[in-house]
Amino acid sequence: MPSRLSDAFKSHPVHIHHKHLDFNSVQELPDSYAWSQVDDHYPNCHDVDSFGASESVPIIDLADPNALKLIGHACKTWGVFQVTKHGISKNLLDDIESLGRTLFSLPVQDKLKAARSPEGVSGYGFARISSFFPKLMWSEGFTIVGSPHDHFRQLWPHDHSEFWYCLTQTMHVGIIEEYKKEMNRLAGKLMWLMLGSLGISKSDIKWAGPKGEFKGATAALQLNSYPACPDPDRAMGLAAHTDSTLLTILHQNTTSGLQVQREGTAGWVTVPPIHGALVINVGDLLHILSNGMYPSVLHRAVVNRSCHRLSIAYLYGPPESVQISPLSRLVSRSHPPLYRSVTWNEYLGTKAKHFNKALSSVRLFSPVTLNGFADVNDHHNRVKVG
Ligand SMILES: C=C1C[C@]23C[C@H]1CC[C@H]2[C@@]12CCC[C@@](C)(C(=O)O1)[C@H]2[C@@H]3C(=O)O
Ligand SMILES: O=C(O)CCC(=O)C(=O)O
Ligand SMILES: [Fe+2]
Repeated sequence: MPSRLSDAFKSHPVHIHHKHLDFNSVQELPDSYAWSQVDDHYPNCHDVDSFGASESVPIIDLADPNALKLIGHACKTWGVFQVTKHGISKNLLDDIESLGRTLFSLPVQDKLKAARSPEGVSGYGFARISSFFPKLMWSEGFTIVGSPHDHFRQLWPHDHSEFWYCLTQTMHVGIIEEYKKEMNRLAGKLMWLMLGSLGISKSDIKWAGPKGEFKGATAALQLNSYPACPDPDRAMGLAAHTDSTLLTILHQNTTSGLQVQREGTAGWVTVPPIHGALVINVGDLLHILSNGMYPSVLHRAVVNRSCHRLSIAYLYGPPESVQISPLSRLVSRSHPPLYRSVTWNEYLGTKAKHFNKALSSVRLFSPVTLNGFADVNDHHNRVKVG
């Protein structure tokens, strides 16, 4: 088994044989980008928003004395929430957003110099999950694992004076490093709030370290760009998926597009951009750790006709060698462990092979054989009706 995140896909390379489009020069949606209902893995889902959603994704102030309880409830019922007062400075959020903007506005041929290789994790390209769909997504992404130095050297080669070259490189790398550092801190804090509301304390998770700082946690930074689209109703920004993470921290610009599905329902609910707020997703590994108590949220990104949308996802996972399995405190005779143990790398490999069946492929009991004990989410396998 590969042990480094950057090697996670070595055994499951993704070959996407499509030309990269210059989104800005297209007047009409090419057929290869036109989705019909059957191209989606969740074809029967309707748009709840258009029927007037009665409920929306919880917004939680981290400074609220009730934050722990509110987070627990949001994780159980939605698997997603927005946070405010999270301690990430407005400047840093602005900086990472404008870095993303600068990067995506480069000419396609330049961006392709930093193209992700079929077996690699880092670099520019289509979302990895593209290979599971017959149609292409109206988006481009840049994945950064480890230092962005080499990619940036490819993107911004020495064509200016040495001074400017060094200055911009250092600035970009500095912003990414700072963003990752701050996100790592916030992710650790959120882990304890999310797990704390299940009665889990620092002594329950050995790999969190003596101070519970989750030292050695690994993460990927994913910059997503969704250009304005000439035919948004037939296009798909990022197809429905769950993240293969413990948790994901998402910063979206002012253009909406993120939609989630609430546990046990079949409709899409828009997560409205709130200035300065961050979206927190429960990922598949936290679903496993919580022994099925927290659903990993099914989500997708849609596009629109007039606005360019940007999102920056911090995909947070455990240290590479750690085996993730249901926490023993959440396991009992009446609640047997629902999943076998997996490392993050192993799970990413499983996801690369099975996509939305990955979670059920590491499951020990099916909800049917486990009489009287229902798992909170099996949308990974569920056939939707209505
Ligand atoms: C650490 C991760 C998590 C990855 C793979 C790898 C790097 C990029 C992440 C994403 C980001 C975009 C959606 C997704 C579904 C995709 O295609 O690439 C994610 C995937 C996952 O959560 O499974
Ligand atoms: O752009 C978005 O809102 C969603 C991005 C996302 O789901 C991801 O990067 O995993
Ligand atoms: Fe995602």
